[in-house]
Amino acid sequence: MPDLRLDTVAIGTLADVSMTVRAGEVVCLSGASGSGKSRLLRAVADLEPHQGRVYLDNTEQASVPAHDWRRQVMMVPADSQWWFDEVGAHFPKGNQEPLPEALGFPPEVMHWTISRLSSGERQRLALWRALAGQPRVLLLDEPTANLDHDMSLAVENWLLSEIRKQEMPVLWVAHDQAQIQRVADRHLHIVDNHLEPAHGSD
Ligand SMILES: Nc1ncnc2c1ncn2[C@@H]1O[C@H](COP(=O)(O)OP(=O)(O)OP(=O)(O)O)[C@@H](O)[C@H]1O
Repeated sequence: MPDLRLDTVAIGTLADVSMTVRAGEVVCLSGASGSGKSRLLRAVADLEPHQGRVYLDNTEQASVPAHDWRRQVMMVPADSQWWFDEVGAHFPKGNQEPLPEALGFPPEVMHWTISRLSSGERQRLALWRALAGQPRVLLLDEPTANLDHDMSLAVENWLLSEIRKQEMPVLWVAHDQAQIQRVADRHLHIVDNHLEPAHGSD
């Protein structure tokens, strides 16, 4: 059961970020637009140079090749990237996992072209692709931003059940207070250049 630990991480204007996210725990991050939420996730995923240290259990990020680290510490950005023409080509070969019902796709979605996908379809498939890679940590950047209310609830529930089942530590960037209340075990808010426990959070 891995723990994710940040030790005095600093990136951009954000300084001194230290925390432990336990296995199966969801820590929500909020803050004004441009306050550095996405960059912090990128630092934890080793996608941007930063100060301080990040550990997965006792393994330090700096001691692992970046591509190995990113496979284990999986960031799902708000705007997902796709490289091939078809959806299925982005999934691990021989992927046996059934398509989660909560995502609302027919089985033939694997043959759909990327160009036809709506932004909400892209977002849901990016989440499914991330989980299909069996990461040990999830970093979610506004994972339901392009979804309507009912689909957001369905995707949240599916994510939470996977997070509990796989016991992944999770950093989840969110703006919607109602969503934060539903999913967060802890809620941290960016104030000036620091992360602080949000008012009303336990
Ligand atoms: N590589 C970079 N070099 C310098 N500044 C950057 C870099 N990437 C992002 N920034 C700046 O850092 C700030 C924080 O960006 P970030 O994307 O983390 O914001 P955010 O809190 O996620 O905002 P939003 O809620 O709008 O998505 C922004 O002012 C952005 O322009």
